[in-house]
Amino acid sequence: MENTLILVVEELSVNELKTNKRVLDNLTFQVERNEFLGILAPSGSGKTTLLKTIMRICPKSLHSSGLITYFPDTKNKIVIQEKNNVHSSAVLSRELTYIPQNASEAFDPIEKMSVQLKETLTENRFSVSERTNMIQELLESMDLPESILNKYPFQLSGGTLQRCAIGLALILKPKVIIADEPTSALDTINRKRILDSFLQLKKRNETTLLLATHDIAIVDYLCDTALVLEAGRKIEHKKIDKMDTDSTSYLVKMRRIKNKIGSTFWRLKDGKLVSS
Ligand SMILES: Nc1ncnc2c1ncn2[C@@H]1O[C@H](COP(=O)(O)OP(=O)(O)OP(=O)(O)O)[C@@H](O)[C@H]1O
Repeated sequence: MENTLILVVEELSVNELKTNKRVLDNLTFQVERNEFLGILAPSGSGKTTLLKTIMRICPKSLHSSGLITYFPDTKNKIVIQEKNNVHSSAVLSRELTYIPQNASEAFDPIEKMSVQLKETLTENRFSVSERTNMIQELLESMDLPESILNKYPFQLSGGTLQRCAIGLALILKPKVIIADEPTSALDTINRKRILDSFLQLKKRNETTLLLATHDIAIVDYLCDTALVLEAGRKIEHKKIDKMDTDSTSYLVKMRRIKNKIGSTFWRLKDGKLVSS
């Protein structure tokens, strides 16, 4: 039988070291090869912490426990966390690409964009001619002018940097893209461009995507499955079905709020989902 699992997370908990506040609470879920998973949660519910933990870039002020395994059923299996131990692995860096919520985190402030893009492509072992073509492809696909290459990150807007980070992730064609609210800094046109680029990627069926957002519309547009979190706990994990009428489903309730008042922000109040 073909191996289809790409990531297994078991009993993952994360606590703030100082206060012992629980940020992620005993999360267990799996992601299949080429699955697009939307991680839906209100602000402050642990989306970024979850993505950073599975990228092994969890801040030192947090302590994680549980099991995180990539490619579990293959000879390339990589256990990045076992109980309380975090393992490092250079191999994994080439398989995963992280798009942070704040794109300035993705770039070195004191290097010009051209240098940084080339460096990343060199680290990923692309030849000189491949690098030139890939940078051209990045600019075209994100509709960015060539002049950005001569600029430092601080000279570019948040939206432009976000498009650079996403464009770079897309041309690297990693096995897994982990994206934290990738379109939140973008205007409507660029948001649509990015979502459509992800859709193109999905059609090629070569990439797995974990995408954190609070917007059910983005998840409905792109994803196969949704994992809903509230205060670090899993409250729903199911396949996307826009025709679903199950009134107990949080996804159904989110769609209703979105259709009624257009709000993408939500929270739980007395166990009920309300807009915020
Ligand atoms: N570096 C850190 N040090 C200590 N606690 C942290 C740190 N980062 C996050 N936390 C804790 O984790 C909680 C969840 O934060 P996180 O950024 O993961 O949520 P989020 O769902 O991504 O929020 P948002 O949608 O606003 O980005 C915070 O309220 C905070 O208590």
